[in-house]
Amino acid sequence: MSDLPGVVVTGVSGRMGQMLVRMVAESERVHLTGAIERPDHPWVGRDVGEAMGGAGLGVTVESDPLESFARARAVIDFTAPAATVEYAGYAAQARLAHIIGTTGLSDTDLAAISAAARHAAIMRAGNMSLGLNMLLGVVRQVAASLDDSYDIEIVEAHHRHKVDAPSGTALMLGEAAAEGRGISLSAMSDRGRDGLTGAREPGHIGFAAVRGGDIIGSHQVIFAGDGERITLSHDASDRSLFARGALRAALWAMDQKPGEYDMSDVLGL
Ligand SMILES: NC(=O)C1=CN([C@@H]2O[C@H](COP(=O)(O)OP(=O)(O)OC[C@H]3O[C@@H](n4cnc5c(N)ncnc54)[C@H](OP(=O)(O)O)[C@@H]3O)[C@@H](O)[C@H]2O)C=CC1
Ligand SMILES: O=C(O)C1=N[C@H](C(=O)O)C[C@H](O)C1
Repeated sequence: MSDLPGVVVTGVSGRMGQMLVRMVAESERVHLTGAIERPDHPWVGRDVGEAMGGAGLGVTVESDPLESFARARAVIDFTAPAATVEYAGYAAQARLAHIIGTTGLSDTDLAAISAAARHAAIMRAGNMSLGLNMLLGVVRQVAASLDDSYDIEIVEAHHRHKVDAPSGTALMLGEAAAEGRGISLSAMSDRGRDGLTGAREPGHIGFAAVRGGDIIGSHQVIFAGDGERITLSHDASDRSLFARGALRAALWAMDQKPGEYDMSDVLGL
């Protein structure tokens, strides 16, 4: 039995789930106490390390989140919107920190997460890398300095398996640009142009998504003016980047009061 704070990982068979299991299990600051998958998943009942094709980690994959959450201080969750909303409810019941990396959440999902945050510290970010979160400040500043004769376009590229668009990161970059400009992103965004679209709406923020191969995550914010173009970009070349950020967030959130937080709170930006 370890004295280190317990961390549960959800969606352990997923790309991020497996990365997180490895990182939490290897950490000298936390202890892997739970591994969650959906009830009908073939990994349930197996040792999570063995299910991942490696050595046993002494943690069995479970399907009952509440039982597992009750033994931990934080849950790290990179799954899908329906699962994340359910886990937020359980985190509120168990009063543990919930680190949400899941993207593609609807306004209804976000309202449910806000309700859960009355009882649990919930840290949510569409991108947990240090570099990207620092870039948000730069985007905000450039958008504030340029008038709307500079068109803002956000281009993101991800692997062929990604199911949501625009990416969570693209939306964070769009929010940062909109804040800088002093506009509402929801009222002023162009998402998905096709056909006879007409000329670009002045002042709008455009989004474009590329999907293919094994691209981990690439984002560009383009400020296109007359005679010049400024491009700010971020490229992820290893998923462990996101897992490291999530683990750092878990350690931070364990000691926070219930409420909603983002990576700028964790990183003190
Ligand atoms: N914030 C960040 O820094 C990052 C965020 N992400 C986001 O994390 C999420 C996961 O990405 P990734 O790991 O690539 O995706 P995967 O599809 O590889 O993994 C998703 C995992 O969630 C499980 N899951 C899906 N739906 C449910 C459900 N309803 N109930 C229980 N479990 C469920 C899946 O199980 P099953 O296989 O049985 O469906 C799987 O284990 C995405 O939203 C992605 O955008 C990714 C990287 C970085
Ligand atoms: O699905 C992914 O893979 C990623 N999702 C996040 C997003 O939607 O921005 C973060 C990262 O780009 C990888």
